[in-house]
Amino acid sequence: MYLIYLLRRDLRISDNPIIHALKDSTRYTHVLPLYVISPSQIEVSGFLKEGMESPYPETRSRIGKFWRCGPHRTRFLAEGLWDLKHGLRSLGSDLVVRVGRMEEIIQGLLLDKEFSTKVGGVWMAKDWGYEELEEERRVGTTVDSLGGGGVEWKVFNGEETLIHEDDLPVKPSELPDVFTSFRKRLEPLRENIRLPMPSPESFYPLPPLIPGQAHPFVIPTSLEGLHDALQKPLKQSDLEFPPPFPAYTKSAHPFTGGESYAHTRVKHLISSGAMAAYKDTRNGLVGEDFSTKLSGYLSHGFITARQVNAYLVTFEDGTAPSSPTNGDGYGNGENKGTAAVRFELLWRDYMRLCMRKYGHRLFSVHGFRGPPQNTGSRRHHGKTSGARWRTLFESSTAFSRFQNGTTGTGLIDASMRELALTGYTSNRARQNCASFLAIWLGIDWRVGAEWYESMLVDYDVASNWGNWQYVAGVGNDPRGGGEGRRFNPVKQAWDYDPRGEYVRMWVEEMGDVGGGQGNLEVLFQPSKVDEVLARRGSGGVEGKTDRRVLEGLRLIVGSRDPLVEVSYEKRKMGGGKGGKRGGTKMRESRELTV
Ligand SMILES: Cc1cc2nc3c(=O)[nH]c(=O)nc-3n(C[C@H](O)[C@H](O)[C@H](O)COP(=O)(O)OP(=O)(O)OC[C@H]3O[C@@H](n4cnc5c(N)ncnc54)[C@H](O)[C@@H]3O)c2cc1C
Repeated sequence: MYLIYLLRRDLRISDNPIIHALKDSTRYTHVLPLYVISPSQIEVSGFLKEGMESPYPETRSRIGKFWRCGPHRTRFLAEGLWDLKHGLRSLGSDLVVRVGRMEEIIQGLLLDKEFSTKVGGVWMAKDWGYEELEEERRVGTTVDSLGGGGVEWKVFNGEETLIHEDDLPVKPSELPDVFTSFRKRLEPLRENIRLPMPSPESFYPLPPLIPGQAHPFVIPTSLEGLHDALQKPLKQSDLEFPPPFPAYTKSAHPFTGGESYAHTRVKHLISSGAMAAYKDTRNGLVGEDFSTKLSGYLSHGFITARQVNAYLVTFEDGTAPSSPTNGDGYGNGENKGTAAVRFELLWRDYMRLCMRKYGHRLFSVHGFRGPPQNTGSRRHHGKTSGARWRTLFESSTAFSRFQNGTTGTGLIDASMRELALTGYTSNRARQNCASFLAIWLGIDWRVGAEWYESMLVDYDVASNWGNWQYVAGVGNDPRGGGEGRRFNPVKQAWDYDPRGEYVRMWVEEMGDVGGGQGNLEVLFQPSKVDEVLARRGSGGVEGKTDRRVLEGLRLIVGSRDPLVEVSYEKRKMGGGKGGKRGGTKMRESRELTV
């Protein structure tokens, strides 16, 4: 008897609850691991046979009409599917890929005369996203109506959270609205995390005859073919002015998708000492190792949070199969780096639980907090009365400049270009960009969330929309409401990019701007160029070169016409280093020009 296993965001062999459950099953002789590329989330017109038209509308977002799954994530996904194919082949199986809505694919299989008589079950893992629950419901209905009671329809707990559902201190519906209250009930966190499931040594063979892909689509037979089919429609870019990839700039996320690469990445983080140093480096902006870069692997289910935790435990206990190259902290128990990684993974769980608690309110402009109450206040955002965001229609120029990275605020432009060019940008940069769009520009935060959904390699429905809500002041943030999180992007640049390296890397036209206080002021806010030049006078030989570079910047749109003027005064106070330590003094003002 055959089992159809529908894979979703559980694209791995190890620590996989369905593969694990099959170990003890006597019901099935063959298993069909099936991944469906669904036109609800991924554009599929690149799979059409020559000259055919797609029966589906283009897969675009609701408000901004962006491609829902952009070029970076499709690449990472294609690589991951191929890696899984190899993994399954090594166990005597394979991965079969189909294009169409999941229920249509199941319908096709259950209506196939020969194949359907042998199908005894359809299994899949739970995914708590609103659309994913709808998809599950439709597949379930199809199985029930066509399977005639003889087909076992099972939905498994995906087991991809750090904390097992049965170990949660509260039911998801009673989740506290403050993360800290939730976290405290799970301490000591290290003790509350289960071990991953053992990896299988063998697996079931594929059914001998599998019905092919339905007309009008064709499934490529190589990774390159799959990649090309996914990328083809996306060549029509959503960006008005796609930024160039600056020469000499390296992506902070050059990683390949897939289960085996996920494990290689974690082993590298442990062995190099990056995991142990994480707490001190996690707010970085440049390079591969300042943070784990595991988000893409986790969001596709190439690895689970519990597997990451198991690696941390072997490091802490000194029981890793090979000792780390950088052995700092090895065998010395939990350290602040490994504890901080667990802490962030718990945030991930929390975002998922918020999604379960609030359902489709994840996508509501009013967020989890609900529509504004009439408090008499005229404040603009969040929970207060008269709340109104500028729509995309009202702010299309400003939004386009945000998207293209030409706002005239260095940190924001660097991050938005990095995102468009690589599919990744750091948590620090994401917070600043979300705050810039939602709080400084007052634009409907959902358009920003949709753009991130399109571009991010690590897009995760709960983490993306939940974090956007949080920063916009409509989510589960005790400091939210009204103003949300107003980050000063110039102060943040001084604090987290103190030599201007990050801005120079991604904003190519500023790549030659030198160091020194005045130059940094211009890097972080190009509209300062005249003020800095006037202050400086003609200067010596070095000054002249500098001056020419700065004068050239007068032409760029960000310096002529910044979207926001942030006034920020940096002055020395008793040798402090800056920012939080009291070495800088900050004044902000807000002025919208678009
Ligand atoms: C506006 C905005 C949008 C975001 N969208 C996403 C998204 O679509 N997908 C996504 O995985 N993360 C998202 N995040 C959270 C966070 O920015 C990324 O998880 C992190 O930057 C990924 O890099 P990393 O793997 O190196 O993280 P690390 O700093 O190494 O953290 C380790 C892991 O913890 C989890 N994590 C860390 N921070 C958060 C957080 N704030 N919320 C939830 N989980 C977290 C991630 O799984 C991450 O891989 C978003 C944050 C903001 C502010």
